[in-house]
Amino acid sequence: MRRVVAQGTFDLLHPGHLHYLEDAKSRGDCLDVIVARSENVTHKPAPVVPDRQRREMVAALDPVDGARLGHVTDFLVPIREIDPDVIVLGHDQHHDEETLAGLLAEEGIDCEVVRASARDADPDAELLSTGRIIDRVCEHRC
Ligand SMILES: Cc1cc2nc3c(=O)[nH]c(=O)nc-3n(C[C@H](O)[C@H](O)[C@H](O)COP(=O)(O)O)c2cc1C
Ligand SMILES: Nc1ncnc2c1ncn2[C@@H]1O[C@H](COP(=O)(O)OP(=O)(O)OP(=O)(O)O)[C@@H](O)[C@H]1O
Repeated sequence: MRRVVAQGTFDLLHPGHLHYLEDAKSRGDCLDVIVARSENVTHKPAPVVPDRQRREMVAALDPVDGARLGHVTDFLVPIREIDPDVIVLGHDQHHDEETLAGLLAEEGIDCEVVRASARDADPDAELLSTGRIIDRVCEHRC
């Protein structure tokens, strides 16, 4: 049983999220997703959808075997609990593969770190970004 971890904010769900989670699942047999707590989303605007609701929607997606909210302060806690064989970073996530792999090795966690592919959008037909969906809502409804 090869255990895979994916993680992210997953605010307003879209097919780019599904692509990432399907790619992550294809790297192993069992996919656990760590959903970022809103207080830890500091690199972009805070999510609109509450933490528990984001977790529930991610858990309902077909490739996902389990979804949990992340730890408030120590990101290694869920990783130790899940004990994954591989962590799959999203194609545009700001985390650096080598830095994360080095940190895991220092902590004695034997886990590979790989990067997922992107789903390229047809700009006229798809909105594959939570930020772009919010911009579109503001343009059309505000
Ligand atoms: C290995 C790993 C473990 C993480 N664990 C947590 C966690 O325990 N709690 C949490 O709130 N966020 C956790 N995160 C998510 C970060 O908080 C960050 O917000 C997230 O990577 C945002 O991704 P996004 O910009 O793709 O939405 C983790 C990220 C990584 C790469
Ligand atoms: N078009 C896409 N193709 C592949 N993966 C994607 C795509 N969009 C998002 N993801 C992945 O889904 C995960 C969660 O993404 P996140 O919650 O940051 O959504 P987002 O739509 O990229 O948000 P924002 O627009 O606010 O930057 C990340 O790992 C990200 O790389």
